[in-house]
This record gives sequence, C-alpha cells and structure tokens, in this order.
Amino acid sequence: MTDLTGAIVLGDHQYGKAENRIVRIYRDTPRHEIRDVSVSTCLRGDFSAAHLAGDQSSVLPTDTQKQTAYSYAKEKGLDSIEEYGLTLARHFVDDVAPVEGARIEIEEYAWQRAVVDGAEHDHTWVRKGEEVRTAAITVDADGTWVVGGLKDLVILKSTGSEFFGFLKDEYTILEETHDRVMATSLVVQWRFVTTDVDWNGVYAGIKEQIVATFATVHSLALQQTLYEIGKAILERYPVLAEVRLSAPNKHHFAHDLARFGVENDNEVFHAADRPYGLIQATVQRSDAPDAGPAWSAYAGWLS
Ligand SMILES: O=c1[nH]c(=O)c2[nH]c(=O)[nH]c2[nH]1
Repeated sequence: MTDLTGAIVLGDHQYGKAENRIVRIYRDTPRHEIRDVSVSTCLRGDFSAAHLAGDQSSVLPTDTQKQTAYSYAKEKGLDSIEEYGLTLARHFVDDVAPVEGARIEIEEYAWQRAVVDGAEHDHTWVRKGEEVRTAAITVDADGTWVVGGLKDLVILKSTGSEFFGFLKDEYTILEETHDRVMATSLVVQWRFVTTDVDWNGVYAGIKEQIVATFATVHSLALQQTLYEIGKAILERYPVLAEVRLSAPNKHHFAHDLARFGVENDNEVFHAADRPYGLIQATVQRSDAPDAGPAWSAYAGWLS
C-alpha cells in the first residue's frame, strides 16, 4: 500500500436547515385550506472560513433560514411547492451577499377534506395515505432549475404483467411467468426547462399519467413499464426535459397451497418485504439542455 502525502484541503461544502415542518392554514373565509410541507434549505458558496477558522462572518445561521421559510409561508404564500421554493431560493441568492447558490428541497403531505353528514367539512381533514409530492429548486449565478416529483406512490396490478425469456445461468432458479402481480412504490422526478408553469395542474396531470400508463401497458418487465411511464410523461409535457424513475419490485409470490390439496391460480400470494429488485431509469429527450446542478442533492447528499 502507498501512503498518501498530499495536503489536506476542504472540498465541496453546503449547509442549511433540513426538514422544517411547516403547516400553512388559509383561513380568510370559513372554508379553510391546508398546506403541509417539509422544507429543507441549503446554501452554497465559499463558507470555508467557518470550516477552517471558525469564522461565522459569512454564515447566515440555519436558524435564520428556518425563520425565513416559516415567514415566507405567510408573506409569499404556499400555493405550490415549486413556486414557494423558487421564491425562497431567489431570496437567499439575491439578498444574502455570500450566498452563491441555494437549493430548496420540499415534500408535501396531502390532506383530504373530511366528509361529515355527506358534506365536505370546512376545517377538518383526514391525512391521505397516498403519494408524497416533492420539489427541488436550485438557483445560482448560472440559472434556475426546478425538479418536480413524487415518491411512495404504491401501485399494484393483479394481471397484465409477464417476465420470461431472461438470461439464465447455473444459479437461475426463477421460473418464467406469463401472468404475475406487479407492484411497486414509485419514485419519479421530472426536470422542467422553464419556470412559466401551472405547477399544480402539471403535477395532477403527471400523476394521472403515471397511474394510467402503469395500468394499461401490458408489461414484459418493470424496466419496460418505467420507460413507458417516462415516455408518456415527456410526450404529454413539452416543458420537461427528463424523467428519472426508481421502483422497488415488490414481489408477490404465489403461495404453495397444493400441499393442502388446494388450487392456487394466482389467488393467494406471499407479499415479500425484502429483498426486492430495484429498477432505476432515466428517460430523456435527445435535445435536453444540460442538467447543471438540478440533481445535486442536499438532504440525500451522502445517501
Ligand atoms: O420486472 C422484472 N425485472 C427484473 O429485472 C427481474 N428480475 C427478477 O428476478 N424479476 C424481475 N422482474
């Protein structure tokens, strides 16, 4: 082994307040509205003095970033997480001198209006167990990047899925199937090429497209389904350059009931927890502009 002798220097660094849990109630009329988000703020620039000498003169405290995130939920509003994140990111870059770049990562948790005596209630909601909406906004001297997305969209089809013709070697015991359950918990993120967007409308359309494509594509593999989902999203929305997808294959194994003399024609399954196949793909336009720092994560930096 060769010992290394080079000088030790500070490399990439960034800092901020992760996972501010902000709930914004709009109560200007008797029918209230709710927004429930987790906001991570991250500042980029030359903060080396703080790391190397304990000099905080360029450091806007993470507490200040947190207070700004809360105040902006009232001052600027929270109509869409993309617009709110853009406003926050632009503020840090434009108004705080040492800040060269800002990244804002947001998750939004959906609430559904409670139904009481057959009518929607004005100020009570039930938390939706569905997907989490996500956004990642990056602003720096070179530009602005918005990535929208969702995660934890758990979806299952009970037929219309096959897996056969795969490569086999001496360790292959998997049997080919022409009818299986396909289930996953989707993470999908899409990169915009503009900020002139109906954020909430596009989000609703993309979610609808994901579900429809998963349901209607006769799948020969989860890989094929992911590509078809990404392609359908890009075909529907010219404001997008690229879609990234990650999908655990939530295996459902037909349980052996023959031992009891009971037939099991794809009716009773063991829903396996782990291990799981993990299939990931990027689907993009051939003329997609450079992604810059769009995918350069904050909260998941080392994960
Ligand atoms: O859709 C699938 N893709 C795979 O790559 C794979 N591998 C496996 O064992 N089952 C599956 N299913």
